[in-house]
Amino acid sequence: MTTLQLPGAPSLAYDANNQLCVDGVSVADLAREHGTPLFIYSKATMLRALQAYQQGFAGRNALICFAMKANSTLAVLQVFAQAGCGFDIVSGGELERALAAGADPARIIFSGVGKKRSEMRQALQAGIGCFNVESINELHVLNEVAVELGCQAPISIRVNPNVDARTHPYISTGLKGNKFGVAHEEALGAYQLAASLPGLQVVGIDCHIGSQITQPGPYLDAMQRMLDLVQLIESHGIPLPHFDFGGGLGITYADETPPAANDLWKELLAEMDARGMGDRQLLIEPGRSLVGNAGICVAEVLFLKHAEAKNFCIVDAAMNDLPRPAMYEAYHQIVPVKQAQADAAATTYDVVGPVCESGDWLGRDRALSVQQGDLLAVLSAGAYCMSMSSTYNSRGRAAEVLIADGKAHLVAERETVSAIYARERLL
Ligand SMILES: Cc1ncc(COP(=O)(O)O)c(C=O)c1O
Ligand SMILES: N[C@@H](CCCC[NH3+])C(=O)O
Repeated sequence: MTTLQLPGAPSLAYDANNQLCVDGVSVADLAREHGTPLFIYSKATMLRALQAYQQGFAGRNALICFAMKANSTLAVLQVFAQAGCGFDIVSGGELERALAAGADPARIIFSGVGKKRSEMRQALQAGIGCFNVESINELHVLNEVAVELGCQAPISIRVNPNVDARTHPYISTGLKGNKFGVAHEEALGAYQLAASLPGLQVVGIDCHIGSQITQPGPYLDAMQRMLDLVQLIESHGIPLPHFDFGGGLGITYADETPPAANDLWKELLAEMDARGMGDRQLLIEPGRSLVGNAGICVAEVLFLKHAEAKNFCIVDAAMNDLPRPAMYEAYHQIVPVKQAQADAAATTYDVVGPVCESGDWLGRDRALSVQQGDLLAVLSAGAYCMSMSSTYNSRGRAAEVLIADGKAHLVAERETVSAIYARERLL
């Protein structure tokens, strides 16, 4: 086996026959058995990513709530539930999914700027651990819903610390212009209101500044601003038992070098300790960093097309399966499932899907030595790929396989076209 110097290693490796394997299972064999496009996830890689956080929190009172929007496939949720994680949810649908996967409701936190009354009711009845409230008006509505149900809603307020996460503008959430959270300057007033409402019980404070953050700096800035606020709010007689510091840690797609979770938290916890707040209960909401490098998407090369201005490698996965390049011009490495000979001639291709959009591309200007019928693997496809997939062009969603302890499990069947239109009615 040759371990790749690629995201997803050491689970991803080429065997003696130059065939790509995930935790020792041949990708080509899985593609033959289940067809393409096919997502393949490694449980070992997920647990390794989780362990980095667990090491960082050794001896601390901390709860890791997987931000399930990153990957909400039931079996993936089950892996994290069985490992003791809680979940960060953003809808009633995610709540249902988390519970179906075996989540402990007391370890569920509910974020999001637009919770409906029905979703608040559903979450209160399920007994979730905390609502991360994102506006003053949401405080009032949640209070009403809880009073109607004769209970108190455990809440923390998501504060927008106005810190630049230095990431893609579409996935930055902690700046003044973003729709998320309550402004730092309004936080004290919001907490005073919350503490006065009979249907609410203040249990903590929350912030989340963005996603795919690759440097510690923005986290340290946010931490300092948030700890100042904790002191201010508590000095007004409102205790904040837990401190939820969001998610957002980035992964390697190309050459990014984000800090390891344990290294990052060493710095952040040192800051908390220095301020005398190191023993407060900590919650975090990581998504991408737990699953991003644990998944690949396998596609078959349908056609090679040599046009005047560009060469196109047309594959059977598309923007509906893996929307990140179309949405954010995101980069994902693309490698052949059968490794080419070192001296094989390569051609530069745009790797594109069959969807009728010019934005339907998975990779641009990639040097590949491929033929029609070959398989390619799109790497770092464990986060925000399947969970953001759609059925555009009436393309059924891809099948998903999870490798656990060297064995492949089909954890989601390929979606049939009849299932796509099953909820529709003719006139
Ligand atoms: C409130 C909240 N928590 C957690 C996350 C997870 O972020 P990431 O996947 O970058 O760790 C997000 C997404 O940005 C979010 O909006
Ligand atoms: N969907 C984004 C991340 C969004 C984070 C959620 N607030 C991505 O693929 O990078």
